[in-house]
Amino acid sequence: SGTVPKAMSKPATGNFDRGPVIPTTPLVTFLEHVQETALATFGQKDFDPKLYVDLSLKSNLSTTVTAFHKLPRNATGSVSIPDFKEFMHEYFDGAGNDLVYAEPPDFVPEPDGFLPKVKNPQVRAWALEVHALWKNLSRRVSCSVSERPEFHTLLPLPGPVVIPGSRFREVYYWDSYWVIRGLLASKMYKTAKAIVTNLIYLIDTYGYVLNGARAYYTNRSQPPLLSAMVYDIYNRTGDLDLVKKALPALLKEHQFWNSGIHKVNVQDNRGRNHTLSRYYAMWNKPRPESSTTDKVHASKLLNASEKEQFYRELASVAESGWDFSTRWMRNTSDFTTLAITSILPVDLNIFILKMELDIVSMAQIVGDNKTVESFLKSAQARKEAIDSVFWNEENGQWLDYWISNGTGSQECQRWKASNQNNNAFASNFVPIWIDLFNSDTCIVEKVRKSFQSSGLLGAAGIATSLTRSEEQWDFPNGWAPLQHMIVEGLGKSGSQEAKSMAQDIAMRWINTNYVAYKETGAMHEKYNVEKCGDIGGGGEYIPQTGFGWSNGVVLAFLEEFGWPADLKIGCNGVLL
Ligand SMILES: OC[C@H]1O[C@H](O[C@H]2O[C@H](CO)[C@@H](O)[C@H](O)[C@H]2O)[C@H](O)[C@@H](O)[C@@H]1O
Repeated sequence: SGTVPKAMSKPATGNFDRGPVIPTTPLVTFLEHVQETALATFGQKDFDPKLYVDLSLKSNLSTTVTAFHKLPRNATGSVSIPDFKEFMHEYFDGAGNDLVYAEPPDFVPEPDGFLPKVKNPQVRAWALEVHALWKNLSRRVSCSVSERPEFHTLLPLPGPVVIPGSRFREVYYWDSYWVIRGLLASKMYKTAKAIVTNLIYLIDTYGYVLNGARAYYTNRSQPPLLSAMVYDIYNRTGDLDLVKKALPALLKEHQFWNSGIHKVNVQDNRGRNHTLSRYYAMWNKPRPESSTTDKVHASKLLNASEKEQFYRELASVAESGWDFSTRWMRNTSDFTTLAITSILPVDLNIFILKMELDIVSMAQIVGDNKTVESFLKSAQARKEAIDSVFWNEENGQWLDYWISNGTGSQECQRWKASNQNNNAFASNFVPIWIDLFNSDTCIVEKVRKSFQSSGLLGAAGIATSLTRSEEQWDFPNGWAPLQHMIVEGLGKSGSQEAKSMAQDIAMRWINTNYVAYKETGAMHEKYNVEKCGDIGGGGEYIPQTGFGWSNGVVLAFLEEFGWPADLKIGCNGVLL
């Protein structure tokens, strides 16, 4: 099980309160039953459980439930395929029908000033094709959703949205940051602002940004990057009104991540107390979008309280965006040992530190000195906490920190070096993304060397981890957001070596995206970094195309690094 500290590797026991639960809607619960019957009826081949919880009703719920119960079944719970198909057709509208295609108001086939540094005609032509994908991914919530919300699991949103693509038919929180980075390169400022307006609406309605805009995602958030979205849009457009509108929502979001179950206290070896944050979903049942799968995993556990805790870990891992990875397992070969609620993650705390610093900058812009003062203090405290709890001088990396099983937000853990997770993950390098770290030349040099020898850099980009686990947030998969944060951080630093490394990684990533696009006709959700042009795999659903954040990162890289006229694109062009 890697280097997971022994003291931390006890299974979940005890009967303590494991935290709040946000109830879901009766429609979601019913659709989980439909999902189960669909699996029994159609079998495992090509089965995607999410499809069933994305359906909307044609008649009211009680009529549909009655018809469902009248379906003749055999002993295994299956229905005859024709009967089930007829029932589905009569009572449900297709998944995604309630999110209708919407032409983005600010899309033009070739925007003025588009990617000025891209000189190679072949690369330019491809970049324009990627830019045109925004049209395929643009949607608005159909009026039927606000007219009869109880017929839908899709949540109403005030503005148009950009979806990741394929099975991800709704807006996602952290994906939106890289979608926005791409939209900024595409000069689609209106579309970018509409996404932010929707996320602010979610904070106003629920108190935090949901994982995604679906009724089954209300029990958790996702990596908090709203402040980064707002600040980047402001820096391009100077839109002061957006900052004014976003600030109160960001203060609320900051509170969400710094209170209750998300908050953990750690005392360092000099006796100083620090507060850091963790992922912690408000849910202890199977995730409705993967209910049939979650139940199979949980069947290996013996008692109800173990199962409940396992379900909470599954949903909390989904909150991290890294669903799933050995990063969160006590025993890397046993999926049921997921224990993210016992981990303080480096990247989450970096996102919150960035949120605090962005709030300071934005409060300065609007002249709110009280907020400036208080958030400067919060940022300083979190920076000290990050230095004390995560930084590992010997490794030149920031390492996730294991806390004791079942830690409440009032307790204070004593820091122990042996509780740092020494395994290499791309997230160990995410701090370099923020200016506070990438402006420190000593840190950059240490981190650059450490990254170079980490084994994470493959022919086609940065691997998520070094463990080949069949989980999608592990080796050999590379994900656009991780490439982007590390490349942008290295690129912003004052070190020439770090800048060259950033450019080299960006080129590997662009080449692999390009070749895969030419071979498959699509942009992919994840790629295999071992081999240029290969797409990623593993995980609980088949690889998806579209794809919001991959498009965004390619456009952002091309905007930053450009592409010389005489440089070939393709796998042979990779500098190894
Ligand atoms: O359906 C399973 C899970 O799917 C989502 O996670 C993955 O896709 C998201 C959208 O691109 C992405 O944000 C996340 O990082 C991916 O791992 C969803 O977010 C999960 O909650 C869901 O259980």
